[in-house]
Amino acid sequence: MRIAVTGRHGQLALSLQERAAADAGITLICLGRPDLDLSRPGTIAPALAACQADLVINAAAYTAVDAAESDAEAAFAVNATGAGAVASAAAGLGLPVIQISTDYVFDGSAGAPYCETAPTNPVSVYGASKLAGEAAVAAANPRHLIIRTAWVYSPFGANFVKTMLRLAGERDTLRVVDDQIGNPTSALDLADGMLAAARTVLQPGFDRWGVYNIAGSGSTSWAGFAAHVLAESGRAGGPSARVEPIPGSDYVTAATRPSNSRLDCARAETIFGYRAPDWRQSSAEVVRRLLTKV
Ligand SMILES: NC(=O)C1=CN([C@@H]2O[C@H](COP(=O)(O)OP(=O)(O)OC[C@H]3O[C@@H](n4cnc5c(N)ncnc54)[C@H](OP(=O)(O)O)[C@@H]3O)[C@@H](O)[C@H]2O)C=CC1
Ligand SMILES: Cc1cn([C@H]2C[C@H](O)[C@@H](COP(=O)(O)OP(=O)(O)O[C@H]3O[C@@H](C)C(=O)[C@@H](O)[C@H]3O)O2)c(=O)[nH]c1=O
Ligand SMILES: [Mg+2]
Repeated sequence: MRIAVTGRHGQLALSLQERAAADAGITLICLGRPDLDLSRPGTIAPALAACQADLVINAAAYTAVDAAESDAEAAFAVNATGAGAVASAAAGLGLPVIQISTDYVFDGSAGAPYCETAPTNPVSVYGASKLAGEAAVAAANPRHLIIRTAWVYSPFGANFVKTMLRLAGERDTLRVVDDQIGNPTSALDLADGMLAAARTVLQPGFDRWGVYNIAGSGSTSWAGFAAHVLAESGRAGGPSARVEPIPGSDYVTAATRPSNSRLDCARAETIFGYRAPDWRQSSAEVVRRLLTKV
């Protein structure tokens, strides 16, 4: 199976590379700027055509949630127009596409985990740009999966786990929001789920295209996530700090985050046979990897 992946140095792209390197049946071709630039749609089809791939994964995105509030044009260029252009180029090559989307397409007012058919209503520019991307991908290529995930962390790139470890090295107490809940997701687990999805869609006769959720099992708040990460770090001899739970109203950010963005992942489990491990286990593994790196 040959998979073309947009993005070379992102958390998901690097996690897919790690997993693919351990699987002789998978060859990944990762494409990035300047050869493939989602904000320059003309670069996309030629770069993908050169890959001779069986499937395309769009792992590139504008992910700076707060910056997007004052940079909507750039966020939409990459996450909406760019994503649609990737899906369209894949369709032109006769290939299915897997687009990654986010829990931030929801407003967070639901009292239960969101399933794939729940009404969307983004409360941030980033969320709106990703929702527009979902629509653009669906319109451009009927053979699409839109995989929504959430709260992604990994040994790679920038993420909440690395931020907490860094801050714990600088302060005794970290004030962290406790009234936003979700599913922390290891990008390595997400990569496993996506490769399971890729194998499934390439089977002859597959026709269950559409939206799926794949996120870590179990849920917590950002404060609960931080407390677990720092406890694991302390146990392993790394930096630790006390976590003071605070309401979101005490932590001012440019973008509004949903108060509940838990995802119900049953559909992916049924169709792709993949269920992510519990977030506590996967985040402990990533913490240990991060500590042995330095
Ligand atoms: N991070 C999270 O918590 C979550 C992420 N998601 C989604 O998951 C997907 C993967 O996210 P993640 O790996 O964390 O993101 P990262 O921010 O780690 O990586 C984003 C990647 O996109 C690339 N990129 C950005 N702009 C362009 C562009 N104009 N042209 C080509 N490449 C570009 C970057 O390239 P370079 O390395 O060269 O800068 C980078 O490789 C995204 O679709 C994101 O929206 C969904 C839910 C949660
Ligand atoms: C650094 C820090 C953050 N926070 C809060 C702010 C916010 O409510 C929450 C998470 O902050 P971050 O900025 O790390 O996370 P954020 O960028 O909102 O993460 C999101 O990224 C995009 C790409 C997604 O798609 C989402 O699923 C989600 O993972 O933690 C604190 O309370 N204390 C702190 O010291
Ligand atoms: Mg391989």
